[in-house]
Amino acid sequence: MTDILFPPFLTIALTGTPGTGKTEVSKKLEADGYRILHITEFIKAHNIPSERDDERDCDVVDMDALEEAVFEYQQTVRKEFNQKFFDEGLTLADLHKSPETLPVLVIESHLAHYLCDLSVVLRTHPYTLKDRLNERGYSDKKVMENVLAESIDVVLCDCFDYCRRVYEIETTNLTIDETADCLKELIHALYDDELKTYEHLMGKMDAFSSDVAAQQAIAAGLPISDILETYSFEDDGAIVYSDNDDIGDYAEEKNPVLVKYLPGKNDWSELTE
Ligand SMILES: Nc1ncnc2c1ncn2[C@@H]1O[C@H](COP(=O)(O)OP(=O)(O)OP(=O)(O)O)[C@@H](O)[C@H]1O
Repeated sequence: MTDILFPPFLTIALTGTPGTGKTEVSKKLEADGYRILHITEFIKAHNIPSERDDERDCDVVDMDALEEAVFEYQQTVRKEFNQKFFDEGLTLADLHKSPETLPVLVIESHLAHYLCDLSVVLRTHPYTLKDRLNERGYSDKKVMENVLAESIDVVLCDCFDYCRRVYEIETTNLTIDETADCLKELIHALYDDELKTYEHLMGKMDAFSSDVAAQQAIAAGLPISDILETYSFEDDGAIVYSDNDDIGDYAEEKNPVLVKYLPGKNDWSELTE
């Protein structure tokens, strides 16, 4: 089995300040058959090293070890899905039929956004959050620390630092069931988006497989998704237009034939002299 035969697999972080409902909401989704990874349980089950921070009354986990273990887990889940896709003869049209046929893993934790590049942040009004955390029996200090973090968007800001795409669900006036429904809708929409990009890339790959200019550009390190137009010239090389501003230097280093800037477009290719 090679990856190319299979649909893209999407990993989504479900994150938020403690008390915003990540655990409860993800359990609803899990009961419906969605693939969920609960990081707190995962850390225990895999003996990921952590140190106690008594002052902040919490455990601080070794993020490098966690990242590595989660990556391996993701690969396993992905392979299991691919096997199912293959064994059951599924097609792209089947993916939304049930949570089991949707190639999505949701990672649930206030650390999840450090592990994925797509995150959904659950938000709760600080007053409501304060009540919930008090009910949990947290110390006043711990309650205030979390309420303050929610008030000044600590998790959201972190998500913008670590993730390519960030979504928020405002849950203050929603029940857990309503939040779960909202999250499901978002997951399916995000997957549709992923699939469209994938189909677009597959189309491009087909078109580029016999395109000498595109092959040169890809060999020089330009991602397929960044290629806009290509022109080949029989003996004289190729012109490749890209909207990627950053790739020029790298490409020039690898293949000097391919780089020249034209006003209005990044033409990082040119005829051989
Ligand atoms: N939308 C909601 N409406 C009412 N109660 C909620 C809602 N979301 C969560 N709760 C309640 O708030 C408490 C905290 O929820 P939960 O444990 O799911 O939060 P969490 O974000 O997973 O916290 P942690 O990060 O500490 O695990 C629970 O008692 C839960 O029942």
